Amino acid sequence: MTLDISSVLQGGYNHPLSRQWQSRRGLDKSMFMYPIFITDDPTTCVEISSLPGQCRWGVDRLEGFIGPLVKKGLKSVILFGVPLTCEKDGRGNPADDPQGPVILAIRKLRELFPTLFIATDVCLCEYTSHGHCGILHEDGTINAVPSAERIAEVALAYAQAGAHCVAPSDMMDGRVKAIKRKLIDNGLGNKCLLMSYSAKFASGLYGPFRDAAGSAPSFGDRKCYQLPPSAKGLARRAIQRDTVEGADIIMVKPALPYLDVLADAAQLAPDYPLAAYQVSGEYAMIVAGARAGVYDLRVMAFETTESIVRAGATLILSYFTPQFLDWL
Ligand SMILES: NCc1[nH]cc(CCC(=O)O)c1CC(=O)O
Ligand SMILES: [Zn+2]
Ligand SMILES: [Zn+2]
Repeated sequence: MTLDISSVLQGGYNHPLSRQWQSRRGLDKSMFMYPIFITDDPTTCVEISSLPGQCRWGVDRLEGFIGPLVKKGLKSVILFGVPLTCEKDGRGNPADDPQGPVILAIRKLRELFPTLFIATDVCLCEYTSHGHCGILHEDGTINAVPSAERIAEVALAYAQAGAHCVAPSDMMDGRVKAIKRKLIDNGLGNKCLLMSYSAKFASGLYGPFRDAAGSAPSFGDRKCYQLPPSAKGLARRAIQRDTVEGADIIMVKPALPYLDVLADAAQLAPDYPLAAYQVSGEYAMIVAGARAGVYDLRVMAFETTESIVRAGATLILSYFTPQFLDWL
């Protein structure tokens, strides 16, 4: 048999250069944002068993850890606070403690690496006694207004400490608007980027992160604020709401199981950079499969990341960032 003209596609992508032309956009180092866990013992570096290859870092260890990565082309990081000794309470007061790990790390990184873009995750769950992402009513349900106000307060503290970007992951209604207002009112509206975890789903893939950050809820779950996995409509509404409320970058999280949502975001918010978070469970799954001999780690890291970009991401939060700095 002979193939019809219309059957033959492979001539168009059999060369490395023609494959590049066929890609929506190739991967480059500037697309990677590296998530980093900062703990309150300044001198430690403790491996996180659920996240192979990732550690909890003390502020004094950041120079030795980040310096070589910056030399290899690291452009941005996102910081997560992992306080181990602080007094947690109902409002997450330690979140913006001026001597807390995140604020100290922002100052330190700004000083050490003037060209590094520093984003900070903004949430309360690492700092509340109940482990939920907002402030609760007596009956354990979310109290929306004080939650958004408190989140905005924390975001402002990070911005004032020098963060280039604040990224609320709490999923409280109204928080994007509250943060943007707060930044503008305090003279930081034009200095600090607001990246919203807009379509953040209630996912089983956050398990390793909650281990790493000690942020699992002490009762119940997060299903009343994170989105139901099959709720495409809610995800689209959340994305549109966040653009109206002042987000500068829209994020979808997790990444791989939600590529359709990412593609929707690209169409709903075509004028915004889009971020995707390849979360801890996605990373752990890929590493575990590779260790079990199911596939090659590098092949899978590339394939999943390229898929995320193909779906519409301009920016990827990835635990594979250090490897990609070597691979690209
Ligand atoms: N608000 C907490 C937060 N911020 C980022 C992640 C997940 C990141 C990851 O799994 O890599 C989570 C977990 C959660 O919502 O329970
Ligand atoms: Zn949270
Ligand atoms: Zn968070």
